[in-house]
Amino acid sequence: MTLEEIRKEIDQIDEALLPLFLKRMECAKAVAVIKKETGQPVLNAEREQAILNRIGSRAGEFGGEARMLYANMMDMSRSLQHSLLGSGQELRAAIRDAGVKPEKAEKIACLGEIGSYSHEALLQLYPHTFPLFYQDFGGIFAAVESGEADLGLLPVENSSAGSVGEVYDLILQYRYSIIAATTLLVRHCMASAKKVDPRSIRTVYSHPQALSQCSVYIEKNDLHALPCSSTAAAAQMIAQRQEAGIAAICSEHAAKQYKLHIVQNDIQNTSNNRTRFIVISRRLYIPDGAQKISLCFSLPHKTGSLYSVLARFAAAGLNLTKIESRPIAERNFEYDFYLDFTGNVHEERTLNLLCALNDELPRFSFLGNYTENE
Ligand SMILES: C=C(O[C@@H]1C=C(C(=O)O)C=C[C@H]1O)C(=O)O
Repeated sequence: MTLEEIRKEIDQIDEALLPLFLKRMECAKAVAVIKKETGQPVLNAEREQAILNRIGSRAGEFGGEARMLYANMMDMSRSLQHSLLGSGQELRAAIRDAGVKPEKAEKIACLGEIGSYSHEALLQLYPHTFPLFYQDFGGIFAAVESGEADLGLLPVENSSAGSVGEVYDLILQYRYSIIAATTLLVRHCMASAKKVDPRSIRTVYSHPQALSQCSVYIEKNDLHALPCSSTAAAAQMIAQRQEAGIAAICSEHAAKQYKLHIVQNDIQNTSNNRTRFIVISRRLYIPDGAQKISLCFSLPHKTGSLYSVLARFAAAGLNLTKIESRPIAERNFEYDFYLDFTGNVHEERTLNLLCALNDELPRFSFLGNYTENE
């Protein structure tokens, strides 16, 4: 057969498959009607397993591929049934009743001290707020839990250092709502107590993360690098000591705050050094024009289980922007997954998908739908 002839045959097969697929989807609709009358759940895992085993064993060398194809069809069939049955009533109600923004956002918990990068991100989002500073991420969640803070701001990832694992663990533990996000361009400068030639600086102090983000400059200038609890703490210490030959690596904001002189600007290794921050709240708020959705769930230890969830995002035309997996402490190598994607929950297809996943996946939580300042 020539290439054209084979392709002609493929076209004929596709034509023949389509009405069967549509007929199968119609059957799924009819099943949904009966399930509604009899109060049965959409998912019948045993029946699906039996279908997959039968198909897999009949498909010979393409057993794996056939299972995949049928598993996909069953995912679509369940998605259809969930939307017909209006699954996830509780989640639908929570989304419908969510406010647009908190009535009270006066006290916001964040990391560090005045002049920290978290403080800068906070000012970017809430210029007229009162920051409450904490020395660790757990303290921020605890402050939101106790009501000491109205909201909490946390760094979640850096363009060069990657995700902040500890923050994702806390997000998964508390499952508070995410109501806003922002990205801060992190630019480090070298700042000293007096206006001096940069070559006179021999020792620099900063947070280890900042020191590593400036490693090229430090090595090139043969500087002695010493760690501090934060970039702002380093700036404060340099201001107090008023000594020659030492400097802090910190933000321009921190240098100004502690009245230091900037001896060298932009000393970070990459010019595109960005950190993403999120804002957490005990209550759900969904601002108008929200374009980012976050959720989490866990998955059974089964071949293709993550693939099957991701396929449903693809089928709904949704674009994933982040996926993170964290081990569940009390289980052996079982994982919680955290997902970010672009979308708005007031879009029917998106809401239907969330409600379907809410019904089907263990430990599922919708975390929020918010705007993200880039
Ligand atoms: C169609 C049904 O609903 C679901 C979808 C299935 C399918 O597409 O074959 C099988 C079992 C259920 O999880 C059903 O219960 O038969």
